[in-house]
Amino acid sequence: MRIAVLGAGAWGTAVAIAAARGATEPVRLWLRDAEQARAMAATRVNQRYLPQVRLPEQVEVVSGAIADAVAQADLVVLGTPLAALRQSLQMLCAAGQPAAHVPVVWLCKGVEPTGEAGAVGRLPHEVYADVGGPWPCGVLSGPSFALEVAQGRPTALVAASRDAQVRRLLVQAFHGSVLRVYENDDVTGVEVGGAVKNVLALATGICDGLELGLNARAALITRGLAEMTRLGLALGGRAETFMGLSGVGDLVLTATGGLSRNRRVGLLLAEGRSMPEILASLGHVAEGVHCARAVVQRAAGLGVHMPISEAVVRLLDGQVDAHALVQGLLGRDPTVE
Ligand SMILES: NC(=O)c1ccc[n+]([C@@H]2O[C@H](COP(=O)([O-])OP(=O)(O)OC[C@H]3O[C@@H](n4cnc5c(N)ncnc54)[C@H](O)[C@@H]3O)[C@@H](O)[C@H]2O)c1
Ligand SMILES: O=P(O)(O)OC[C@H](O)CO
Repeated sequence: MRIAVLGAGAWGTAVAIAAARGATEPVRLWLRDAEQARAMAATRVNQRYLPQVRLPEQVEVVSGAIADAVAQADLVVLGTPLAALRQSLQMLCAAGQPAAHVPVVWLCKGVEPTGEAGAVGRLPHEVYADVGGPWPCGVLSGPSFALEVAQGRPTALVAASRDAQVRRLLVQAFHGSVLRVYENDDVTGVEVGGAVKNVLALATGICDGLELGLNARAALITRGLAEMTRLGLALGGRAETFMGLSGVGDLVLTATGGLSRNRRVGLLLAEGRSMPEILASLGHVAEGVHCARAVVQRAAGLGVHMPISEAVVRLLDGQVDAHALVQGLLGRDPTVE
């Protein structure tokens, strides 16, 4: 199978490395920056985003015309953050490549702050529908830090698509001795899990940064899962998806794992650092920062209450500090579980 991964941040690079394990064809990794592509091809390392892991020989680093990068592919993987999803899809449409039968899947986790005609909080598959590409499509998600996947540490992912052939192709491409890929046809549920867990990881980072304790962290994760599920159900997702890899699985990983960028932002916010300072020090995307407001707005439009995410937005908007955020959550009226 010929796989083309577009975008070489930490995750695009790790996914290309994972695809290369046991591959019989080269895996193409496309970068928009020709200079960075030359350096990666020469040094066999993604110095900027994933310096710890060497690229296997099977990974072919390319830049230049996107049409050339995907022309021969049997599977196209969009490795960019959500902010670049719409533009990447539009570029493929304009290029008229890949062929209409070739699956296009994305890796990003989040919702669009403002999309077409001012629509707020579009999920990735809704962005895809807006753009109107001809390809069968899907999403690869689940609890997965790029570094561990690139290092070949055991990981379980979820391949979500309404098209069984897309799910099977993703399993064929990525399932192996260290990577398990589970199928799911609940694209909405999987995407809601991937987006909301980032917002909740900001909250958990704040909680841990303030040293509120392990009980508080467990409470946040559990009640966070409840609000993630409420939004997912309102959007048409299935309850069991939130008990799976892209729900509780990715929430636990991101909210507690030391490699999470979103959690790290929360820890630094608890120290009283400013957002520009935090983002400059991070060097990577933290999707929760970009999508928290849109998650809450979309939920509000559906009459879904998300108190933890709403508190995170108040903090990001500068309305409260970390201590006031916690007091606000603890001071809410008693309710049923
Ligand atoms: N890193 C992980 O462990 C991980 C795991 C699973 C999912 N994800 C998701 O994958 C997506 C990408 O994350 P990442 O870790 O690779 O990010 P990153 O910060 O490591 O890299 C971002 C990449 O996107 C490119 N980029 C940024 N803005 C762009 C734009 N407007 N147009 C084109 N390219 C643009 C950058 O040049 C860079 O190559 C995110 O949605 C993230 O939530 C990440
Ligand atoms: O580092 P984060 O917080 O963007 O999380 C990375 C992955 O999404 C974890 O599954």
